[in-house]
Amino acid sequence: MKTFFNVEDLGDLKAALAEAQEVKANRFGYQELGKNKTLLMIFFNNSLRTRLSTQKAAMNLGMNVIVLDVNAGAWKLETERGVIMDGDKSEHLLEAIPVMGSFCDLIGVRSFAGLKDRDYDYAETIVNQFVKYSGRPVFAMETATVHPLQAFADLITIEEHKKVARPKVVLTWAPHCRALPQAVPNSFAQWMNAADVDFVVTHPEGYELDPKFVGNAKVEYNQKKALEGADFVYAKNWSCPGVKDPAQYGEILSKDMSWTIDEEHMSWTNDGCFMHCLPVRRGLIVTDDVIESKNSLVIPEAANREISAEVVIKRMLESL
Ligand SMILES: NCCC[C@H](NC(=O)CCC(=O)O)C(=O)O
Ligand SMILES: NC(=O)OP(=O)(O)O
Repeated sequence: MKTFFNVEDLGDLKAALAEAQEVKANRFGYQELGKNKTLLMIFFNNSLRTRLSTQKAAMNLGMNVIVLDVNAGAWKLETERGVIMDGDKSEHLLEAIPVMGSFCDLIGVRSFAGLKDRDYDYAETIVNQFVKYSGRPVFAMETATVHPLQAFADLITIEEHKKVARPKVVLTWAPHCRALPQAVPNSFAQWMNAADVDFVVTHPEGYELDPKFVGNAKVEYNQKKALEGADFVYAKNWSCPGVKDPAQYGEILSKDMSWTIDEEHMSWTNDGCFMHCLPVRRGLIVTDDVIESKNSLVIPEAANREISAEVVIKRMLESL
């Protein structure tokens, strides 16, 4: 595997889930694979889980790991071509990328959406430059439009906790005080469409996800109807994807607190489990009672990030 951005990159999803189970049962079984190999993790944005779980996964595989926080100590990077660099940016990404590539075997990149220019974000302008100029396999640690390590961990978690063969999984928008990217809901939708689940998306009008990700999933604007009988409730805020009106891309269209997941919302479900990628803002996305309940999967879900990362890094090492 040379890149990891979309669910298709894994090939047969059932085989990948079986591999995840095997890796989870024997996470130090492939130490020789990563010996004398180096993973470079590059962060343009903050992280807790991705940083820790991906480093842990690489260490499980016997790798050395270098972490670069671009905004904490590195030269400020120019990302556009054709500019006169007379501002505060000292180095161009087009030199920085091959230099970074020369010190590692694999690269993980976190670079969130700017939420200002839809075409720029949805073209994945930054990470595609890493793919093109680093000379190394590159995987997403949340890019402008996708967060596949999260969605893979979410699917592993659903497989582990489902009580019926084909569970009902509901992705619900919830309110937030800041404009957030669509990477998490995009990938979650893409992965649920590829999995054997009954998948429903619910959000206020205007928050329609890009058709590339939501595909033929059922979209239900009535949150109560959507949640009825749900086995898994996946809450997430996202800003306007600009599908209907590109001028609204990245805007907050609603802060409707009736969408916050509380015990009443969960009472509409089939004793459903609560999921969120974290970090989560209590009181906006979810109440304390729900996130602390026995049906909350947020901690095992985060723990499975180590497993999704280990499968992906293992496959990249195998293809070196
Ligand atoms: N990697 C998981 C989510 C990261 C990001 N959340 C955030 O930026 C939340 C920040 C805050 O709550 O202030 C997002 O939604 O894509
Ligand atoms: N879920 C997730 O990616 O968390 P971090 O942003 O803390 O890495």
